[in-house]
Amino acid sequence: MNHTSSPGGGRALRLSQPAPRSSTMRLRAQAPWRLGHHKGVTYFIKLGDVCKGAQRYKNKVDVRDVRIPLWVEASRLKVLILGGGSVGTRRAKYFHTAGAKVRVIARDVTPELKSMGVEIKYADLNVYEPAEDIKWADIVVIAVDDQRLAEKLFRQAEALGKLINDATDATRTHVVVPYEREIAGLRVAVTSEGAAGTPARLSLDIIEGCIKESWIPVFYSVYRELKNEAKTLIKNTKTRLHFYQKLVEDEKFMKYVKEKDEKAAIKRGRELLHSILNEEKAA
Ligand SMILES: C[C@@]1(CC(=O)O)C2=NC(=C\c3[nH]c(c(CCC(=O)O)c3CC(=O)O)Cc3[nH]c(c(CC(=O)O)c3CCC(=O)O)/C=C3\N/C(=C\2)[C@@H](CCC(=O)O)[C@]3(C)CC(=O)O)/[C@H]1CCC(=O)O
Ligand SMILES: NC(=O)c1ccc[n+]([C@@H]2O[C@H](COP(=O)([O-])OP(=O)(O)OC[C@H]3O[C@@H](n4cnc5c(N)ncnc54)[C@H](O)[C@@H]3O)[C@@H](O)[C@H]2O)c1
Repeated sequence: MNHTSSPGGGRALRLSQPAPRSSTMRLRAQAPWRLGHHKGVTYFIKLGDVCKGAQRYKNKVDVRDVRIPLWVEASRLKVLILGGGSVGTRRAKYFHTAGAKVRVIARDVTPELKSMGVEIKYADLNVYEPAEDIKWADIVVIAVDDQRLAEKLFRQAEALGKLINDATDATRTHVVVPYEREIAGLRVAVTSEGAAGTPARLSLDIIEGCIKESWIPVFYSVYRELKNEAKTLIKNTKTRLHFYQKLVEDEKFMKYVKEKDEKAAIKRGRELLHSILNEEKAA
């Protein structure tokens, strides 16, 4: 195994350097939705499709691929947090705000955690037996400031088959909470899996600048509009998929998108939509 990362605090630190200019971008018409790595940073959206430079890392495979990004509805989760200090408090806030059921076990908790409205059990984990609490949970967060205790809790939760977010040891953690941000309608999450957290966090500024200056926001807006129209007008799912494929393969359409000419792109998209509808009628 390798390195770790910690959960998406999402502090909005600004870089002093300006966002990359569009001249530094390579515009390509491939689906950007892939997992990628660039110099030790894992991207949930493949930056290589938008920015020059990340390109050569395109096919690199890494042992960190054993951890995969998933978008999970937090309200389905029961989260047990062991430790209620600064890390325990951040995790409690993160999961509780997203609608998860949160239970904390700690000797002491911060005033912020106390006032959050989550379940708290005050106990010494060197004495109290947390097996039943661990069984209750989907995810166990280890956030105690005692290495030996953390190790013991990790082994116990792992033996009970739980997913563990171990804030004390990034190399063994099962679940990483990434740095995350919404950019032009896209949710972007980045992690170094513990190797270099601050570069991972600051990279979001670069990614944001890159996406915002590119044609992705126009593509997003036009595509969303055309997708809505296709859903109303084309009843057959396969035909709709054919339409989406046609859009991205259409040179004229993609040229308008890349020129950020939203009106012309929509018009061209509708032409393609109607040609498919006519083909469907004729068949
Ligand atoms: C986002 C944030 C969320 C949060 O924690 O809530 C986060 N760390 C934050 C703060 C923070 N982290 C650390 C300090 C102490 C001071 C310092 O060292 O600077 C502080 C400051 C503080 O506590 O105030 C040190 C540290 N971090 C980890 C270890 C264990 C290890 O490395 O083994 C150690 C001990 C290292 C050692 O002992 O040397 C591990 C993780 N930390 C991650 C995220 C994940 C990887 C992210 C990535 O790499 O992409 C991962 C894997 C946890 C996971 O998610 O599984 C939060 C945002 C802060 C911000 O905005 O910058
Ligand atoms: N992942 C990260 O981002 C990150 C950041 C900072 C620190 N860390 C790691 O996480 C650990 C916790 O950091 P912190 O800043 O939250 O520490 P902290 O001192 O603020 O909190 C520690 C918590 O553990 C509880 N605890 C300790 N021993 C206990 C016991 N025997 N029984 C019950 N509860 C007990 C304390 O009551 C307290 O609530 C650190 O030791 C460090 O290894 C991780």
